Amino acid sequence: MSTDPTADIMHDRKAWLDRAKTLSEALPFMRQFSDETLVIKFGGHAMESDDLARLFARDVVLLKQVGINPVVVHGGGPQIDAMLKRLDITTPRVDGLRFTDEATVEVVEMILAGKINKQIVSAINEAGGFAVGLSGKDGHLIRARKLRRTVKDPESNIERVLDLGFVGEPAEITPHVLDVFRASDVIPVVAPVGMGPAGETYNINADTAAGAIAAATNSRRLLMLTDVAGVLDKSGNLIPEMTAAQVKAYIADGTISGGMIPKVETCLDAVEKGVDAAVILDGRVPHAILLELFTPHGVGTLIKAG
Ligand SMILES: Nc1ncnc2c1ncn2[C@@H]1O[C@H](COP(=O)(O)OP(=O)(O)O)[C@@H](O)[C@H]1O
Ligand SMILES: CC(=O)N[C@@H](CCC(=O)OP(=O)(O)O)C(=O)O
Repeated sequence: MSTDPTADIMHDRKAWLDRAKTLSEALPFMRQFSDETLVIKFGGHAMESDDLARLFARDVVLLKQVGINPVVVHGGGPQIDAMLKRLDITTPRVDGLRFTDEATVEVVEMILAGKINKQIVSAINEAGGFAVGLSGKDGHLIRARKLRRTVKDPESNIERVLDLGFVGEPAEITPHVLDVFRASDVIPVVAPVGMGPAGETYNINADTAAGAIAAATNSRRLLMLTDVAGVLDKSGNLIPEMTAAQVKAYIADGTISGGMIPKVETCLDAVEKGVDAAVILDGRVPHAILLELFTPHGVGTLIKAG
């Protein structure tokens, strides 16, 4: 506070004017996405800070408030890791996917569809929204099947099918329940667990689930919030944009590895199936979603078809 009240008033006035200008500048972006579905994947790493989870929830409520239709699909890998450790269950990962036996799938469902899903629903509701949590089992949203993944032995060059237990992939998405919410003020929050043909539970990578839902709902954008600035090159610099060919080359030469592999593969698949663009962005940055959607400055790595 200065000792000059007139100077204080002028300073406040300028600050408010700047704020009004920012809002006004966001209008064309808001109009661009008005009535459109946006699938937002909220990764387990990105939600580790309570403050960031609160800001995320606020941003999602804002999207709904301005006439956009956000669908949240969440992960929870680190939170599943923590619970498995407490229970003394060890599960290896292959290319970012967790080997999931019968005991593990039970824990996965409890953490994803129970603990994490309700945490996000509560955060959105506390921010003034009207969130409803569901898993892929609800309303047949995700009918799953066992994931078939082949790997090539680098020495013999022989391909073999990898058995990851109860790791599934979406076989069919029935977006009916999301269509019902679309016409209302409800914000759906989806846990990536699906049901197989015999009623078995499948653990689905959250990126894969988000991509499949984005494609099935004709989502304009797929936003993947994670714990890195985006896809980084070998020197650690952000790659602002990638084509399909570049993605494949980066996986082949090891630039992209681990959990980033299902992420970029999902983005490619989604844009090939009609999603306009997929963006991998830093969920640790406050208001990452608003920056990405409502300003001319994209903040992560954009993946487009072609
Ligand atoms: N080229 C790359 N650029 C950025 N991150 C990468 C890259 N290759 C591998 N990664 C790893 O992928 C991780 C993101 O995937 P993951 O841990 O599954 O995130 P989330 O929990 O958000 O789904 C990063 O934290 C990083 O360790
Ligand atoms: C098959 C598989 O790996 N499923 C994941 C599901 C959660 C997830 O994907 O969480 P993040 O988005 O936080 O990584 C898992 O068990 O960790």
